[in-house]
Amino acid sequence: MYQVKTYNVISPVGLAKLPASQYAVNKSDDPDALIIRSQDMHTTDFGKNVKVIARAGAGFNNIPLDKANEQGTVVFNTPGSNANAVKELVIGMLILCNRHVIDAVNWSAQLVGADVSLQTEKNKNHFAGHELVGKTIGVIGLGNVGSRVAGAAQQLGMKVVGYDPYISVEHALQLSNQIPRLDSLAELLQQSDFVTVHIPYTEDNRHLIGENEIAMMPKGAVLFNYSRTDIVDDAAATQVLDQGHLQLYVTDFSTQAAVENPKAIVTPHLGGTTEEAEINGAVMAANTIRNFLEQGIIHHSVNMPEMTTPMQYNHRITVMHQNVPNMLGQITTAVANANINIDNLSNQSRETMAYTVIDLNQLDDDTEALIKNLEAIPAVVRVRLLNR
Ligand SMILES: NC(=O)C1=CN([C@@H]2O[C@H](COP(=O)(O)OP(=O)(O)OC[C@H]3O[C@@H](n4cnc5c(N)ncnc54)[C@H](O)[C@@H]3O)[C@@H](O)[C@H]2O)C=CC1
Ligand SMILES: O=C(O)CCC(=O)C(=O)O
Repeated sequence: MYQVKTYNVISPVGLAKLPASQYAVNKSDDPDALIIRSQDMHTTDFGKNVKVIARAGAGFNNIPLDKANEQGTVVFNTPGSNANAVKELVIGMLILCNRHVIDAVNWSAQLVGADVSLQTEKNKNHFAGHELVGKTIGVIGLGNVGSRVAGAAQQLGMKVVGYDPYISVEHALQLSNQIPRLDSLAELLQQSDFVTVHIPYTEDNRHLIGENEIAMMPKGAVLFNYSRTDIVDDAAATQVLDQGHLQLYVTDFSTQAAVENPKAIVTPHLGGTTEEAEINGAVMAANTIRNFLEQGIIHHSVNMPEMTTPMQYNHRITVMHQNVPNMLGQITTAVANANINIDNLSNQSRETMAYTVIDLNQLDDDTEALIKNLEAIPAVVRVRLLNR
């Protein structure tokens, strides 16, 4: 029986994908697998028995990959599962903000008396807005979310420009050829009435949009951050709001600087919070965990190499190890010393880590000794034996 522990709200539709005959959910404090969303795993203890962490969602900066690599824990995310949800909220906020709808609704809500209709007609022009058609939006990051936002903005009649020096082939092919990909961030910032950021948080992307970058945007521009705290420097963004250089700063992240500034519009990390996205993420996470725990398959990992060959033999030994010389030689020697024939072997690497999978039709009686010998090889971090 595999033990699974969940953090945050994980859709029951996804958890139902884990058969009760093989999986117990939230019944043990020493789980094999975790399903999480925004839980901060840098400050949450997870033991060596945790073989897999599935992040139902896109961003994985809440998970310490160094620790996961050290103890042989594979980390997955669920790319694209909530991208449509974020796109819809960003487009919704774009329209709401450009028409001053939030202020207007709040104003209407405090009206009293028999003449509310008269008061409305007299004052509604305080909330006169603008249309999006013909305005320029710059989309930073053209992955699952950014490419959808770019496409939807284009359909609204906006002029769209993009910036993503690391765009995947898949997303580059999907992007309309009427959306130019600019060579520099500065070019995008200088020509955009609206800028929206859709990139992961990494050390390199910390404060990608800071004081200097905001100064490059035209006066009266609007900045959206539906990516992560600290990709935009909130202190800089809220300061220029006060000075009037930015018209609006719209963010999904409740930093002190943002919530305390009445001109900032803060949604409470709602981008991926729809029933549909929660189901998509939880289903993908559960299927990923099953494929890994039952067959050793690795697909959509953020720290380990891909290995998608299904289990076709009776037994599979999976060895997670550091990506250093002579590992295959040592691993196959240990199997040969046990007098076992290897039917299929695969070895994949990714940065500092590697994954060797050995498929066998027959094992000898002393399998335990073989597993111990493999575990004893320096640079091996985890060995598992899977049976069909
Ligand atoms: N507010 C929310 O609830 C949600 C927030 N997110 C955030 O949005 C981020 C993006 O999500 P996805 O589009 O699904 O990820 P993705 O991995 O599909 O796309 C990210 C894109 O950013 C690009 N990129 C990375 N660094 C860049 C840089 N310095 N300049 C320009 N482009 C850069 C990459 O090449 C990639 O194409 C996530 O990492 C997460 O932090 C994602 C989903 C929900
Ligand atoms: O799980 C959530 O609601 C957060 C979504 C998110 O930020 C992400 O997928 O990166």
